[in-house]
Amino acid sequence: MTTAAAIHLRDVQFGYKPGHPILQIDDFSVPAGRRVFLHGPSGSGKTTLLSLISGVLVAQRGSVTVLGQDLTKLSAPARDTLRGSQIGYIFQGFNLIPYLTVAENIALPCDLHPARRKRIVAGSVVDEVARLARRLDIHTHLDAPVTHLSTGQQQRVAIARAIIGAPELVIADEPTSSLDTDRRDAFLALLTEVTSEAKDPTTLLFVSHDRSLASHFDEMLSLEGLRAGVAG
Ligand SMILES: Nc1ncnc2c1ncn2[C@@H]1O[C@H](COP(=O)(O)OP(=O)(O)OP(=O)(O)O)[C@@H](O)[C@H]1O
Repeated sequence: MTTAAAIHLRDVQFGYKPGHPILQIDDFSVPAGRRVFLHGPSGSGKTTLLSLISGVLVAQRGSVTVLGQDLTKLSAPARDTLRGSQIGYIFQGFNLIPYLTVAENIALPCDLHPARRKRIVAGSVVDEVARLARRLDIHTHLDAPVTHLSTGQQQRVAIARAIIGAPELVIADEPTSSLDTDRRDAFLALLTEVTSEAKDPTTLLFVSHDRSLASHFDEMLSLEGLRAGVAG
C-alpha cells in the first residue's frame, strides 16, 4: 500500500481579481488511493479549488502538487496533458457532449488522450466502453443520443467517461444535487465501488455542500478548515 500524496497543496492563494483572494489554503493533502469527501458551503470555492487541482486555473502563490507534479511550474499544454491522461472529472452538470451518442461520450477521453487509450485492458476501446456500460447498467443505450437518457443514466455515463482508461485521480464536483435521496445513495455507492475496482485503487476527491454524503467516503475534510484568514 502506498502512502504518497496524490494531491498536496501548500500555502496556496488564488483570487479571480488581484487583491481579492477566494482561496487561501495552508496545507491540503489527499493520500493516493483514498476516497475523500470535501465539504464546503455554496460559494466557498469548491469548484475553484478543483480547477486548481485539475490545472485549469493556476495558483498565484504556493504549490499545487498533483500526481507528483507541481502544476504551478508546468506550462499550460503540460497541465492539459496531465489532466487529460491522469484525471477523470465528473462535472456538476455532467458536461456530456449533446450531439454524441452514449458510447461516443464514454470513449471521448480515449479518443483525445493516447495514455488513456493505452491503459485499456479489455482489448479495444469499443470493448471497454461495452464493459463499463454493462457495469453501470447503461449498455442498452450505447447507440442512443446521450440527451435521450434520464438524469440518473446521464450521471452513469459521466462516471464511465471519468474512469475509462484508468486515470489515477477522479474528481467529482457535486454531481448528485439533482437526485432524490435513494438515487443519490445508489450513485455514490456505484461511484465508490467502480473507483475501487481498478488494479491500483483510484484516488477520489468528491466535493459537495451536503455533509450527509460523507459516510460514503474514507474521510471528510472541510474547505473552511483548510482556509487561512481570507478576508470577506
Ligand atoms: N470565473 C470567475 N470569475 C470571478 N469570480 C468567480 C469565478 N468563478 C467563481 N467566482 C467566485 O468565486 C467564489 C467561489 O466560487 P466557486 O464556484 O468556486 O464556489 P463553490 O463552492 O463551488 O460554489 P457552489 O457550491 O455554489 O457551486 C464565488 O464568490 C464566485 O462568485
